Amino acid sequence: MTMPAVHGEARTRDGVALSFTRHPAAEGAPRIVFAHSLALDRSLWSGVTEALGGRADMITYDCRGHGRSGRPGGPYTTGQFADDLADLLDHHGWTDAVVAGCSMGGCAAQAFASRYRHRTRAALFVDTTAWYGPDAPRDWAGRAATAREKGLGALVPLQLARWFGDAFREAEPELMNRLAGVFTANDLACYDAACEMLGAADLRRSASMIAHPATVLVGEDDQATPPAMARDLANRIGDGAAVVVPRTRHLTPLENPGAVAGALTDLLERTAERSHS
Ligand SMILES: O=C(O)CCC(=O)CC(=O)O
Repeated sequence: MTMPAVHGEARTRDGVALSFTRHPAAEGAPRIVFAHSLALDRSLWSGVTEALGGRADMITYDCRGHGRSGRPGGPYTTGQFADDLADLLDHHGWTDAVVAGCSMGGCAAQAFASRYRHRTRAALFVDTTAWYGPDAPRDWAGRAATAREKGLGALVPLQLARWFGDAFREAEPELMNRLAGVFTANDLACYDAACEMLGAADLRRSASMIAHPATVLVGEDDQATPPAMARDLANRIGDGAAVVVPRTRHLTPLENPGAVAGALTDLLERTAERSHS
Protein backbone atom coordinates (compact mmCIF):
# COMPACT_ATOMS: atom_id res chain seq x y z
CA MET A 1 0.00 0.00 0.00
CA THR A 2 1.31 3.49 -0.86
CA MET A 3 1.25 5.92 2.07
CA PRO A 4 0.94 9.70 1.59
CA ALA A 5 4.16 11.62 0.98
CA VAL A 6 5.47 13.89 3.74
CA HIS A 7 7.25 17.18 2.99
CA GLY A 8 9.71 18.84 5.34
CA GLU A 9 13.01 20.53 5.91
CA ALA A 10 16.25 19.23 7.40
CA ARG A 11 19.26 21.34 8.49
CA THR A 12 22.78 20.58 7.41
CA ARG A 13 25.70 20.84 9.85
CA ASP A 14 26.43 24.32 8.43
CA GLY A 15 22.84 25.46 8.81
CA VAL A 16 21.50 25.10 5.25
CA ALA A 17 17.82 24.12 4.97
CA LEU A 18 17.32 21.05 2.76
CA SER A 19 13.77 20.73 1.50
CA PHE A 20 12.73 17.09 1.16
CA THR A 21 9.84 14.77 0.34
CA ARG A 22 9.57 11.41 2.06
CA HIS A 23 7.61 8.60 0.47
CA PRO A 24 7.13 6.27 3.43
CA ALA A 25 6.64 2.51 3.32
CA ALA A 26 5.96 -0.22 5.86
CA GLU A 27 8.52 -0.88 8.62
CA GLY A 28 11.43 -2.91 7.32
CA ALA A 29 11.14 -1.72 3.71
CA PRO A 30 14.44 -0.81 2.04
CA ARG A 31 15.46 2.84 2.39
CA ILE A 32 16.55 4.87 -0.62
CA VAL A 33 17.69 8.48 -0.88
CA PHE A 34 17.83 10.22 -4.26
CA ALA A 35 20.05 13.15 -5.37
CA HIS A 36 19.12 15.09 -8.53
CA SER A 37 21.12 16.58 -11.39
CA LEU A 38 22.49 20.09 -11.92
CA ALA A 39 20.04 23.00 -11.87
CA LEU A 40 16.97 20.77 -11.51
CA ASP A 41 15.24 19.58 -8.35
CA ARG A 42 13.77 16.53 -6.60
CA SER A 43 10.96 16.30 -9.17
CA LEU A 44 13.53 14.55 -11.41
CA TRP A 45 12.69 11.38 -9.47
CA SER A 46 8.86 11.59 -9.42
CA GLY A 47 8.34 8.80 -11.96
CA VAL A 48 10.80 6.54 -10.17
CA THR A 49 9.30 7.02 -6.70
CA GLU A 50 5.85 6.49 -8.20
CA ALA A 51 6.98 3.22 -9.80
CA LEU A 52 8.48 1.99 -6.51
CA GLY A 53 5.72 3.41 -4.27
CA GLY A 54 5.05 1.26 -1.20
CA ARG A 55 8.01 -1.03 -1.89
CA ALA A 56 10.67 1.27 -0.43
CA ASP A 57 10.88 4.12 2.05
CA MET A 58 12.25 6.94 -0.13
CA ILE A 59 13.54 10.46 0.31
CA THR A 60 13.98 12.94 -2.51
CA TYR A 61 15.33 16.40 -1.75
CA ASP A 62 16.59 19.58 -3.34
CA CYS A 63 20.38 19.83 -3.14
CA ARG A 64 21.87 22.94 -1.55
CA GLY A 65 21.61 25.90 -3.90
CA HIS A 66 18.71 24.26 -5.76
CA GLY A 67 14.92 24.23 -5.73
CA ARG A 68 13.33 25.09 -2.39
CA SER A 69 16.49 24.37 -0.37
CA GLY A 70 18.75 27.08 1.06
CA ARG A 71 20.96 28.92 -1.39
CA PRO A 72 24.27 29.51 0.39
CA GLY A 73 27.18 31.00 -1.53
CA GLY A 74 29.95 28.76 -2.80
CA PRO A 75 32.37 27.23 -3.06
CA TYR A 76 30.52 23.91 -3.30
CA THR A 77 32.28 20.54 -3.16
CA THR A 78 31.15 16.97 -3.71
CA GLY A 79 32.35 16.21 -0.15
CA GLN A 80 30.00 18.88 1.18
CA PHE A 81 27.13 17.42 -0.89
CA ALA A 82 27.97 14.00 0.65
CA ASP A 83 27.84 15.57 4.14
CA ASP A 84 24.44 17.08 3.26
CA LEU A 85 23.19 13.59 2.40
CA ALA A 86 24.48 12.26 5.74
CA ASP A 87 22.74 15.12 7.59
CA LEU A 88 19.51 14.35 5.73
CA LEU A 89 19.71 10.70 6.84
CA ASP A 90 20.39 11.85 10.42
CA HIS A 91 17.28 14.03 10.32
CA HIS A 92 15.23 10.93 9.51
CA GLY A 93 17.05 8.71 12.03
CA TRP A 94 18.39 6.52 9.22
CA THR A 95 21.74 4.94 9.98
CA ASP A 96 22.13 3.84 6.37
CA ALA A 97 20.40 3.82 2.99
CA VAL A 98 20.68 2.88 -0.63
CA VAL A 99 21.94 6.03 -2.34
CA ALA A 100 20.90 6.94 -5.87
CA GLY A 101 22.17 9.95 -7.79
CA CYS A 102 21.79 11.30 -11.29
CA SER A 103 24.60 13.25 -12.95
CA MET A 104 25.61 15.95 -10.41
CA GLY A 105 23.64 13.91 -7.86
CA GLY A 106 25.61 10.86 -9.01
CA CYS A 107 28.82 12.68 -8.08
CA ALA A 108 27.30 13.45 -4.65
CA ALA A 109 26.27 9.78 -4.33
CA GLN A 110 29.79 8.61 -5.22
CA ALA A 111 31.29 11.00 -2.66
CA PHE A 112 28.78 9.75 -0.07
CA ALA A 113 29.43 6.05 -0.82
CA SER A 114 33.17 6.50 -0.32
CA ARG A 115 33.11 8.98 2.58
CA TYR A 116 30.25 7.22 4.40
CA ARG A 117 30.88 3.60 3.47
CA HIS A 118 29.31 2.33 6.71
CA ARG A 119 26.11 4.26 5.92
CA THR A 120 25.76 3.02 2.34
CA ARG A 121 23.78 -0.19 1.69
CA ALA A 122 24.09 -0.03 -2.08
CA ALA A 123 24.48 2.62 -4.77
CA LEU A 124 22.86 3.47 -8.09
CA PHE A 125 24.76 5.92 -10.26
CA VAL A 126 22.68 7.28 -13.14
CA ASP A 127 23.98 9.23 -16.15
CA THR A 128 27.05 10.32 -14.24
CA THR A 129 30.82 10.13 -14.15
CA ALA A 130 33.73 10.00 -11.72
CA TRP A 131 35.50 12.73 -13.71
CA TYR A 132 34.41 15.05 -16.51
CA GLY A 133 37.89 15.01 -18.06
CA PRO A 134 40.90 17.32 -18.40
CA ASP A 135 38.94 20.17 -20.02
CA ALA A 136 36.21 20.13 -17.40
CA PRO A 137 37.30 23.16 -15.32
CA ARG A 138 37.40 25.33 -18.46
CA ASP A 139 34.20 23.88 -19.96
CA TRP A 140 32.17 24.28 -16.79
CA ALA A 141 33.55 27.79 -16.22
CA GLY A 142 32.40 28.61 -19.76
CA ARG A 143 28.89 27.34 -19.03
CA ALA A 144 28.73 29.47 -15.86
CA ALA A 145 30.08 32.52 -17.73
CA THR A 146 27.35 32.20 -20.38
CA ALA A 147 24.74 32.10 -17.62
CA ARG A 148 26.21 35.20 -15.94
CA GLU A 149 26.50 37.16 -19.18
CA LYS A 150 23.31 36.15 -20.99
CA GLY A 151 21.10 34.69 -18.26
CA LEU A 152 20.11 31.09 -17.64
CA GLY A 153 17.42 31.32 -20.32
CA ALA A 154 20.17 31.45 -22.95
CA LEU A 155 21.23 27.94 -21.92
CA VAL A 156 17.77 26.34 -22.13
CA PRO A 157 17.92 25.12 -25.77
CA LEU A 158 21.37 23.59 -25.17
CA GLN A 159 20.26 21.96 -21.93
CA LEU A 160 17.09 20.45 -23.36
CA ALA A 161 19.06 18.99 -26.27
CA ARG A 162 21.71 17.62 -23.89
CA TRP A 163 19.04 16.07 -21.67
CA PHE A 164 16.75 14.44 -24.29
CA GLY A 165 16.74 13.31 -27.91
CA ASP A 166 14.62 15.11 -30.54
CA ALA A 167 11.74 12.62 -30.51
CA PHE A 168 11.28 12.75 -26.73
CA ARG A 169 11.46 16.56 -26.66
CA GLU A 170 8.84 16.80 -29.38
CA ALA A 171 6.56 14.29 -27.64
CA GLU A 172 6.78 16.00 -24.22
CA PRO A 173 6.36 19.78 -24.68
CA GLU A 174 4.80 20.30 -21.24
CA LEU A 175 7.66 18.54 -19.51
CA MET A 176 10.16 20.63 -21.52
CA ASN A 177 8.39 23.84 -20.43
CA ARG A 178 8.34 22.73 -16.83
CA LEU A 179 12.05 21.84 -16.85
CA ALA A 180 12.94 25.14 -18.51
CA GLY A 181 11.07 26.86 -15.66
CA VAL A 182 12.95 24.90 -12.99
CA PHE A 183 16.26 25.57 -14.74
CA THR A 184 15.78 29.33 -15.14
CA ALA A 185 14.58 29.72 -11.52
CA ASN A 186 18.07 28.90 -10.30
CA ASP A 187 20.17 31.48 -8.53
CA LEU A 188 23.12 32.51 -10.72
CA ALA A 189 25.69 32.42 -7.91
CA CYS A 190 24.57 28.93 -6.84
CA TYR A 191 24.61 27.72 -10.46
CA ASP A 192 28.12 29.11 -10.79
CA ALA A 193 29.22 27.30 -7.60
CA ALA A 194 27.69 24.01 -8.78
CA CYS A 195 29.37 24.31 -12.21
CA GLU A 196 32.70 25.00 -10.55
CA MET A 197 32.19 21.94 -8.32
CA LEU A 198 31.59 19.71 -11.36
CA GLY A 199 34.61 21.15 -13.16
CA ALA A 200 36.79 20.32 -10.16
CA ALA A 201 35.20 16.94 -9.33
CA ASP A 202 37.59 14.01 -9.51
CA LEU A 203 36.08 10.96 -7.81
CA ARG A 204 38.22 8.38 -9.60
CA ARG A 205 40.18 7.35 -6.52
CA SER A 206 37.18 7.37 -4.22
CA ALA A 207 35.28 5.06 -6.61
CA SER A 208 37.74 2.27 -5.76
CA MET A 209 36.71 2.64 -2.10
CA ILE A 210 33.07 1.87 -2.90
CA ALA A 211 32.56 -1.68 -1.65
CA HIS A 212 28.80 -2.15 -1.82
CA PRO A 213 26.51 -3.61 -4.43
CA ALA A 214 26.39 -0.97 -7.17
CA THR A 215 24.78 -0.34 -10.53
CA VAL A 216 25.84 2.22 -13.11
CA LEU A 217 23.02 3.15 -15.48
CA VAL A 218 23.65 5.33 -18.52
CA GLY A 219 21.58 6.36 -21.52
CA GLU A 220 23.08 4.93 -24.69
CA ASP A 221 22.79 8.37 -26.29
CA ASP A 222 24.14 10.33 -23.31
CA GLN A 223 26.52 12.96 -24.68
CA ALA A 224 27.17 14.71 -21.34
CA THR A 225 28.40 11.62 -19.48
CA PRO A 226 28.62 9.05 -22.29
CA PRO A 227 28.59 5.25 -21.85
CA ALA A 228 32.42 5.15 -21.97
CA MET A 229 32.55 7.40 -18.88
CA ALA A 230 29.95 5.23 -17.14
CA ARG A 231 31.91 2.05 -17.92
CA ASP A 232 35.05 3.69 -16.60
CA LEU A 233 33.20 4.48 -13.36
CA ALA A 234 31.86 0.91 -13.14
CA ASN A 235 35.36 -0.51 -13.64
CA ARG A 236 36.75 1.63 -10.86
CA ILE A 237 34.17 0.55 -8.26
CA GLY A 238 35.82 -1.70 -5.66
CA ASP A 239 33.61 -4.76 -6.07
CA GLY A 240 32.61 -3.98 -9.65
CA ALA A 241 29.18 -2.79 -10.71
CA ALA A 242 26.37 -3.93 -12.95
CA VAL A 243 26.02 -1.72 -16.03
CA VAL A 244 22.60 -0.95 -17.53
CA VAL A 245 22.28 0.98 -20.81
CA PRO A 246 18.70 1.96 -21.70
CA ARG A 247 17.85 3.82 -24.92
CA THR A 248 17.78 7.29 -23.40
CA ARG A 249 19.94 10.42 -23.38
CA HIS A 250 21.13 12.25 -20.20
CA LEU A 251 18.12 12.34 -17.87
CA THR A 252 16.95 8.73 -17.76
CA PRO A 253 14.87 9.18 -14.56
CA LEU A 254 12.57 11.45 -16.59
CA GLU A 255 12.82 9.77 -19.98
CA ASN A 256 12.44 6.19 -18.76
CA PRO A 257 11.64 6.06 -15.03
CA GLY A 258 10.70 2.38 -15.41
CA ALA A 259 14.28 1.52 -16.42
CA VAL A 260 15.62 3.27 -13.31
CA ALA A 261 13.02 1.62 -11.05
CA GLY A 262 13.89 -1.76 -12.62
CA ALA A 263 17.61 -1.23 -12.01
CA LEU A 264 16.86 -0.29 -8.39
CA THR A 265 14.67 -3.35 -7.89
CA ASP A 266 17.46 -5.56 -9.18
CA LEU A 267 19.99 -3.75 -6.98
CA LEU A 268 17.78 -4.20 -3.90
CA GLU A 269 17.51 -7.93 -4.64
CA ARG A 270 21.29 -8.26 -5.01
CA THR A 271 21.78 -6.32 -1.77
CA ALA A 272 19.34 -8.55 0.12
CA GLU A 273 21.02 -11.70 -1.25
CA ARG A 274 24.42 -10.41 -0.20
CA SER A 275 23.28 -9.61 3.34
CA HIS A 276 21.78 -13.12 3.69
CA SER A 277 24.87 -14.94 2.37
O1 LIG B 1 24.67 19.41 -19.68
C1 LIG B 1 25.76 18.84 -19.69
O2 LIG B 1 26.56 18.94 -20.55
C2 LIG B 1 26.18 18.00 -18.54
C3 LIG B 1 25.26 18.04 -17.44
C4 LIG B 1 25.85 17.30 -16.33
O3 LIG B 1 26.55 16.34 -16.53
C5 LIG B 1 25.54 17.73 -15.01
C6 LIG B 1 24.16 17.37 -14.58
O4 LIG B 1 23.28 17.17 -15.43
O5 LIG B 1 23.98 17.24 -13.36
